[in-house]
Amino acid sequence: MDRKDAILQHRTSLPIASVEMRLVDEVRKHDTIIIVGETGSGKTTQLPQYLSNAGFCFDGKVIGITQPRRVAAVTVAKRVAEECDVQLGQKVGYAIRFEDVTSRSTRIKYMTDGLLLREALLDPILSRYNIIIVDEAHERTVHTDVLLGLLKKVQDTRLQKQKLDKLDLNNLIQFDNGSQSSNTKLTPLKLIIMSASLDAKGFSEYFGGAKAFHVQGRQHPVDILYTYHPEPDYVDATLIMIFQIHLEEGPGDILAFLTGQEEIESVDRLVHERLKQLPEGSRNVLTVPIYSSLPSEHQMNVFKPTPVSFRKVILATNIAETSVTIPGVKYVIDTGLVKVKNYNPVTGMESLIIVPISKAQSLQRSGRAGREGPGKCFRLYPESEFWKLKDSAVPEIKRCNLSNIVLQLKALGIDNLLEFDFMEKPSREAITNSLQQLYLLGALSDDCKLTDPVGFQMARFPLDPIYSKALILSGEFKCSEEMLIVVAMLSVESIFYSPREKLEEARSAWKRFSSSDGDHQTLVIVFRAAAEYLKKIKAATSKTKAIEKNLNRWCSDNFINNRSLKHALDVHSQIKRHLEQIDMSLSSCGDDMLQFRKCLTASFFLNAAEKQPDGSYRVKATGQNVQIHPSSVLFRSKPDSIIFNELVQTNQSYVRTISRAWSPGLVSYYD
Ligand SMILES: Nc1ncnc2c1ncn2[C@@H]1O[C@H](COP(=O)(O)OP(=O)(O)OP(=O)(O)O)[C@@H](O)[C@H]1O
Repeated sequence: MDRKDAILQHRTSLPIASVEMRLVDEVRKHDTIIIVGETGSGKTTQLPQYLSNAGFCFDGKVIGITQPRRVAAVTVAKRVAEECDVQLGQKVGYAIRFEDVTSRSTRIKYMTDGLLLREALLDPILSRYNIIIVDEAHERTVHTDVLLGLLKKVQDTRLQKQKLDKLDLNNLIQFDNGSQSSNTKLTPLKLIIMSASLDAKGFSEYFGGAKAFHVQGRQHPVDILYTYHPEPDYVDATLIMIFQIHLEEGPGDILAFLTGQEEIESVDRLVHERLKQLPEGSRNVLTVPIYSSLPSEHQMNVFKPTPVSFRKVILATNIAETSVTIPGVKYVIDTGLVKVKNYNPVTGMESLIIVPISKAQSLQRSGRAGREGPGKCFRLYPESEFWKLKDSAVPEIKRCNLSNIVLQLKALGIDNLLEFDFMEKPSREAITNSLQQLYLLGALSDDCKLTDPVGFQMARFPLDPIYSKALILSGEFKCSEEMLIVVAMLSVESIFYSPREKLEEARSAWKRFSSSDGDHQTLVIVFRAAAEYLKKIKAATSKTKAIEKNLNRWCSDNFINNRSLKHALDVHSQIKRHLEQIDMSLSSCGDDMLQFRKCLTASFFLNAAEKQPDGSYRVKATGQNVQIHPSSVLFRSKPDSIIFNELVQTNQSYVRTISRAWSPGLVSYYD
């Protein structure tokens, strides 16, 4: 059977295939429907194709499908392009931040929910789309929640406009009989909310009693296995499980869910250490990491076919939890934990914490095992713990800083946020806090309107408002080159890396880069040293492999995390491109580091802290007591006033990525 026939056979065997006509019919009859169907039943890949084939893309209109994560948008689009036998970017395409693989002929467009929100800034009634499918709505990312409210509004506006158009048309018919043109009138916006584990009732109520449709059945069974007792050390339990599967189970790749980059890297190392203890014939294991701050080309490594006679072990965060199909995966290891943002509206601080997943998430995780055939999911917790999990996770909107979202809604003309139709309203405190933060950043005026040009410019930047402001300000302080580097380096996970046993060696290597002014300038020095080195090797060779090998060696000699550095280089060029698009020219402050410090202070003054007599620091905006994290270059010198970028909550409150503040600047902000 050739590839085309195999795909056709696969498509017709999916559970959703038997209800194609009914689904199309339901979409024709209703403006909003909710579809709940098991993982792997074919919702994400098939429904857009059914709707396109049924003629919903008339007049060049597009079916948009949103995903909470970039990797899902990209891989699903690739798969659907293959199923439709078209080149990616033609009939089927995708768009994610900084990457648009669509064209005028695109009719099925996968994208992140955040990207569709940005599109609404330019086209508030989303006129290109006939249908929007909000996929994996159970994840309740802040973007999904805002999008739902916005889409409801767009549906209303389009209905109103359509009524007006009809009136106009009637007038035209009355006054000018033959002049009706076939110009493209707005159609109602069809909205489909989809997931495998959705609180269909809650969504239906929110959409005024929208009809919920259940797709029955799954393609392949997944066996769920639990531990007898809770595991005291889930990292160790994961390692044991990986080896148990490798040595005792049949062929098939393993997907293990962990909580973050550092944990993934340490499991990766430990797997390789333990492999050395196995007989040579059993060492055929390949580990592949995937987490959100990994550069996308490295993320895609998990989708590459496993070499013959090898077993692939994918070490993932929840980034691989929904929508994706990783070929070859037969076994899933679920630690039952996830790292999430947590926001304290009283202190206005956001931090990352590890919490148990929800039932919906565990269902998604096990669903990754039954994509190509029967699978097994090993839950590293007892069944009794599973029943104690929440049905679904707390929506992100309830636990994150809302400044970015508030800024975007303001740019969309939604001024009264307290009256915005959120599915679940964020707390009044969280909204007022973000309004206050945006006001202090100069994005809002006294009467809470977006300022022109600063507020509008900030809304256009695909960055956190505090970083957008820093970049805008850096133009004034003539240090935009340095600030661009800082923003890129702060957008990736830990640049510095050292194995525990080599900590002293690493510290002395880092001294070469360290600046007595603080971590921001240190990051600039590291970035420039790497860029300089890269330039040198590129002048000596054009071979990609040789360049990569040399850069990796440079990173390991200097105890720099090569993946994070490459990601930072990538983000740097992406933001640079964006600055060029908005005609912002770059300038360097050269050796005038005071200029840079002034700019850092002016940009990050919301995160300023003053030294206390006992050597701890008091955050000026909130009064919270914090310590300088030992990883900071200022850990020993402890200057009187600092600005910082990160608050880490362990048994103590630490601040990380710190610079000496330019004190006169701070005084003017707080007096
Ligand atoms: N990239 C891919 N490579 C190979 N097979 C794929 C790929 N994407 C999807 N499939 C196949 O198509 C099936 C249906 O996938 P689809 O994503 O449409 O299901 P779904 O119902 O949306 O599931 P989920 O809720 O888990 O996203 C998968 O189980 C898998 O067999």
